Amino acid sequence: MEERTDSLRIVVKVGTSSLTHDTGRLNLHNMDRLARTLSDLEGMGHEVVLVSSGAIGVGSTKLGLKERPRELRMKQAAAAVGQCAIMHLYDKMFGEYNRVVAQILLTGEDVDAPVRAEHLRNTFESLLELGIIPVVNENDSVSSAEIETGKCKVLGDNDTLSAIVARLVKADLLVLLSDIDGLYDADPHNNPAARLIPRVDAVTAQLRAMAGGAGTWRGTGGMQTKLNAAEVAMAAGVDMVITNGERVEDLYRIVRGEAVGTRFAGTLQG
Ligand SMILES: Nc1ncnc2c1ncn2[C@@H]1O[C@H](COP(=O)(O)OP(=O)(O)O)[C@@H](O)[C@H]1O
Ligand SMILES: N[C@@H](CCC(=O)OP(=O)(O)O)C(=O)O
Repeated sequence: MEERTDSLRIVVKVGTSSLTHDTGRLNLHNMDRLARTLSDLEGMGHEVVLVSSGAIGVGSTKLGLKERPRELRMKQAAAAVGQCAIMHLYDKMFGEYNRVVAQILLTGEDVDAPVRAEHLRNTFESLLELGIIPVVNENDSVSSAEIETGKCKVLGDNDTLSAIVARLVKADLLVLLSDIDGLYDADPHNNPAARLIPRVDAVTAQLRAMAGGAGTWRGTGGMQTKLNAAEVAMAAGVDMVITNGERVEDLYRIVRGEAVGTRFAGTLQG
């Protein structure tokens, strides 16, 4: 495999399960390692966009709710509280590494409407030009179809959102940090003999049959939404890698083109 040394534009998506403990409280260790690694990659000359979930989960915990709310308006209230808490921490943590972050909250319409999408693209370009790390999430407090049903035409989950962002900014690479090492031929939580699939060249019906839903109460889409993301990314010529958020330092190896997790081949490889 050819080693890459040039500067890449990278979109990294981190899920709620990597940002929080099983208790629902923030996983400060993971967040700090993420901030440190992404800051370092930016220092190496790469451009970095972070797509971060966690607003509803973190907000629910901060509000003292016993479980993730079921009612839409409560989810939206929790997201408003959680988003603020998460950004506060990112601002502090990235600040420790001398980096500036910016918040971008999106709904389906924002990327669907050409004029809004153009504004959005310009904003991303300006932020990246300034060396700022944009932190993106769904605008959960104003969108509804997205959180409620996951059936929105454009968005619906942060896996797909991250692929749409990667396509919008013409990224070289999209990395999904999950609570698992990659795509297996069956859900390892139900099948201990499941084997990791290191490389995917096309999302087929056979592959879809291997992908199940979320593994924990904190995750939402599972592998199904990651395959949706892969389809969007691959069609746009963007390589996508699924890897474990517990080993965020693997990002260094991934940008060098090394085999880590599951790589969905876009443009980086022949
Ligand atoms: N074929 C599969 N390979 C790997 N994981 C799978 C598969 N099918 C379902 N899963 C589940 O997907 C989960 C990861 O997705 P999710 O729960 O949404 O977490 P995250 O938001 O951290 O990515 C895994 O913990 C696993 O239980
Ligand atoms: N936008 C929502 C999360 C949506 C989502 O896809 O969550 P996850 O499966 O944890 O990546 C939030 O911030 O809570």
